[in-house]
Amino acid sequence: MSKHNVKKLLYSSSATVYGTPQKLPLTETHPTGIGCTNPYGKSKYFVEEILKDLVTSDKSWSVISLRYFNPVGAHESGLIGEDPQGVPNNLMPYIAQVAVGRRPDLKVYGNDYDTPDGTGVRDYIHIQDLAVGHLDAAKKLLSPSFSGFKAYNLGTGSGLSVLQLVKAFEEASGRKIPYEIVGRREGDIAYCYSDASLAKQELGWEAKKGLKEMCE
Ligand SMILES: O=c1ccn([C@@H]2O[C@H](COP(=O)(O)OP(=O)(O)O[C@H]3O[C@H](CO)[C@H](O)[C@H](O)[C@H]3O)[C@@H](O)[C@H]2O)c(=O)[nH]1
Repeated sequence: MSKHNVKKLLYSSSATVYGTPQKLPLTETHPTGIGCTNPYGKSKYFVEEILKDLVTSDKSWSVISLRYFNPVGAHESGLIGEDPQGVPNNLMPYIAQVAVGRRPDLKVYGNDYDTPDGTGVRDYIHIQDLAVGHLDAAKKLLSPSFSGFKAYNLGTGSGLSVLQLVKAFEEASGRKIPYEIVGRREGDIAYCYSDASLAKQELGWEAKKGLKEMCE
């Protein structure tokens, strides 16, 4: 980067930097790094801290960190999407593999959370909305007035439970998604959803695609 005089960075961060939420919805001012429930979230947090130090120590650098909530969905062409090899870790690709018959059923990790139906609630965001968020953030980063470090949430601002997502996928695909309730997965939290108003105010960005498009 230094060879090519690159001093502006758009960083792919994650909502997991917020750890276990102290207050919902999660705003960018929520503490980060406290109670990060898994190594992935910690590594995202550590890199954000390094980048903050970098822009403080060298004013020629500027950084925007995009804190993704739960990216899902595919491009409508069907050419860009998510089809992980092996057993998927994340909910949406697992549901998709059950829908096409590659796996017999979904294991729902716990229905005893303090949420409306007891299953985990997340803020799912369509990958195309996420992509547009990067373009809007890049415009901001390249504007002469921008300096320093700034973080933005990229989410829809609303939460959906595992069972709500299963139902939406069944409706969109016309396929039954058999599931079994099993124990909680270590490191999971009950709720995680964004306040995405800062990105709207400062980047002019907001998520446009709904649940149906996320499942199609
Ligand atoms: O087979 C599964 C997979 C997930 N879940 C549940 O579905 C919800 C969402 O789980 P995901 O794994 O899809 O998403 P997470 O919120 O756990 O993961 C997020 O945090 C991860 C870090 O741990 C990565 O950043 C990941 O990309 C991001 O989506 C959780 O309540 C989880 O318990 C199931 O019930 N069964």
